[in-house]
Amino acid sequence: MPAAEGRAQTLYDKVFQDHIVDERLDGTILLYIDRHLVHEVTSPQAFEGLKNAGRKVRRPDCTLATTDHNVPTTSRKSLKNIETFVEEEDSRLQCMTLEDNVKDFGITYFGLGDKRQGIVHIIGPEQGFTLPGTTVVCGDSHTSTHGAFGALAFGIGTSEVEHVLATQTLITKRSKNMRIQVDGDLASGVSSKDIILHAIGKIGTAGGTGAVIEYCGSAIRALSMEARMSICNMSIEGGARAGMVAPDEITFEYLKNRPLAPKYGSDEWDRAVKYWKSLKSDEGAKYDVDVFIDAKDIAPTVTWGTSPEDVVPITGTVPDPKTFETAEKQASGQRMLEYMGLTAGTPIEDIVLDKVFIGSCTNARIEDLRAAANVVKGRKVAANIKRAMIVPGSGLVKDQAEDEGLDKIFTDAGFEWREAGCSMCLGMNPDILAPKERCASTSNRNFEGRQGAGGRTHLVSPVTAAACAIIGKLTDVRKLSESNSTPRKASPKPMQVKPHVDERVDTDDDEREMIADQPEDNEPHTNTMASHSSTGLPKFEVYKGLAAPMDRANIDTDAIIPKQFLKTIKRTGLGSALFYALRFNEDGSEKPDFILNQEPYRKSKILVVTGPNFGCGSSREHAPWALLDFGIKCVIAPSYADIFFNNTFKNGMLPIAITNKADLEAIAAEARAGKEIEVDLPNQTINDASGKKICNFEVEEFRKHCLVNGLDDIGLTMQMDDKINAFEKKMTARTPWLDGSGYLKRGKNGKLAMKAVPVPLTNRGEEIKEPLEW
Ligand SMILES: CC(C)[C@H](C(=O)O)[C@@H](O)C(=O)O
Ligand code: SF4
Repeated sequence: MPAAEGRAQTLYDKVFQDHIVDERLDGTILLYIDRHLVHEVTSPQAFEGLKNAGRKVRRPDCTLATTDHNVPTTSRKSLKNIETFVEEEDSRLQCMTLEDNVKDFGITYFGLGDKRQGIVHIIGPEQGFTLPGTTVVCGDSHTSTHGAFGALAFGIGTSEVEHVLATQTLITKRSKNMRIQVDGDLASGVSSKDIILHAIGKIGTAGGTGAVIEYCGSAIRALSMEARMSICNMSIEGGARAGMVAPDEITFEYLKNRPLAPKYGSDEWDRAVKYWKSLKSDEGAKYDVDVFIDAKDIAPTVTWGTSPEDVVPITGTVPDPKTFETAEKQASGQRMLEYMGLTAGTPIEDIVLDKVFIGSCTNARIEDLRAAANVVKGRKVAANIKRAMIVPGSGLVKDQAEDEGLDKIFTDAGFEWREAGCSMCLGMNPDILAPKERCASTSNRNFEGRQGAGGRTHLVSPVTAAACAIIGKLTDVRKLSESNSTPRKASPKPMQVKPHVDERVDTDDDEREMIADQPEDNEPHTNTMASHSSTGLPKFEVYKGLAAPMDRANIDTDAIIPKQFLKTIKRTGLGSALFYALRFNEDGSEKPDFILNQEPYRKSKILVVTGPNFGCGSSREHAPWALLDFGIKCVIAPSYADIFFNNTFKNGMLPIAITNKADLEAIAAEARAGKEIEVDLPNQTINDASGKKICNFEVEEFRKHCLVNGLDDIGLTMQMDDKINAFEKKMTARTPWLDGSGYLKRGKNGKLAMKAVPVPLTNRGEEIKEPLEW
């Protein structure tokens, strides 16, 4: 009997338990992954790793790829192929590399010529690829979005992407259970985005660290699936890797007739619904952290600073950092005000904007656009707004909006109507803010430089963004007519996704190509231990070097390495981009005040950070790669964001958490004095330059074992092939609808590029009968 049975379980416990392939005594778990979404930014190095090791993708039928971050959002009318369409060389290379990889590895791919293309976290749910009770991963921190379905969905780094591609599993540990209960009715003008901004303001950006958040309560239950997705999406901004909502009738209604969901009305659908109904926390289940929010306390909410926790009600004023609790918070608050160009005490509604962005995986679904259009209807964008953009989350959202005439409402008002992609959420494509430009944005991160170097972001809901565009300032949407800002309850009309027919692309049935490398239960997989060793990384034992002190909290991975450097397809060469905006001026000259620009710290091998939550935000493994390339193999800080923490180990690096203030101060004092520090991993001590112990440190047994012996996780997992096979067999019997039954890929202009690909066999080796169900 599994350990967790017999006691009241949470939703998270149940889904987690159902996916354990293997559990070690120290709590290290091999977790099976049902769904893997792939995009162009975090996958090239993973595919390269597979190629170098001669490994295959274990479950192409459970893997879905698209391009979203780098793609232009300009009209695709002239689109021939990605090579001629994407102008920036590095973006183009990343997109083309993904196209090569999906062909080489036989993965279903929605390219720019396909209306199903869009932001990964929009297209997964839209297609029914995301299902209740599944484990879903993607090399992207906002994978938490999919938890709205009662899936355990979380972001991973590129090394883990490679691990999942090769083994369909991940090495992980149990998380804590956290519950955010929101009860009551939302006031007019308040949407699910305001709920999550309010909640993050309450718990802080590290509030959910190490935990999976379950959102519950009457206010959550009343929300549509799309509104729930916006909430789960920003779990990562609250420090949690995942957020979940128990599936209910609203969930099932949303999933009916989705192309990749079990066929509605079939026995399989009924079986699936029966299982999905069991996915709720048991009466009396225990949570490690409990947060209660009264819906009536939530106003339309907006951020004022450069961290998503810096929220105020729209009716409020810019806070005065002098009133903040600690000296560190006062200093960072002051820095934020300077960066944001704000003065304490200014009424929020007096803040004048330059741009408005409605888009991103948080708020670019059809209901978001409908709500924004409702506010905009019959009005005009204010004269001072240089640019107001609507970027639908997927080609299908765009089509639906056009069918409903929303595009016309927006363009008549003066908005730009764009094609699907991540766009100005992080500006890896040409959609960016100029320095000092101020933007009301429906995205999820307001970090320094997030939407463009020097750009200033205020996070808001879609209706607030719409109102801001009309007034030209941060605005209380409730002032723009009550009727236009009424909150939406669970949508009675979720967007319908029909079987795919793409008019922009010729299809030729003869050009359909079968994926030949579907794993079958009884066949040995290619990725077996016989062909691979489990050694691969340099060993980490005793490590000594200069340590650079940094007195900052919440250093996010956008700050460690900004987006413009994510366009590489290699793991190396990123050292010169480390802390780019902190280290260099706009003209490329060094900022002399920054620690790594000073002697002797230019040669630092260790980073000592005195503020908590190092590495928060994006899952980019480029952050540890940049540190490593600079020469820093060890970070010492009070606490870390989960994904960053994980990513460092995968690269043979050691992140050490020192929670004792006196110990951390003693280490920082050595660093400030320009002295070397010694990190002894086998003995788990931090010593001064003479070898005298400063303090001990904790490290998980399995991670230590891997570091000290230079072991490569993938090789180790492949040695468990029998267990993975047995697990898959069990899952196929229990949840047969999770075995990918078929995808239809289209060739561009009839070319063989991305061909129709019915997956020929289920994981059980059964033949799929034509015609395909969707
Ligand atoms: C590129 C990717 C690693 C990143 C993430 O993980 O979040 C991006 O989507 C972001 O929003 O910064
Ligand atoms: S947060 Fe922004 S950049 Fe990241 S996946 Fe979502 S839309 Fe794309």
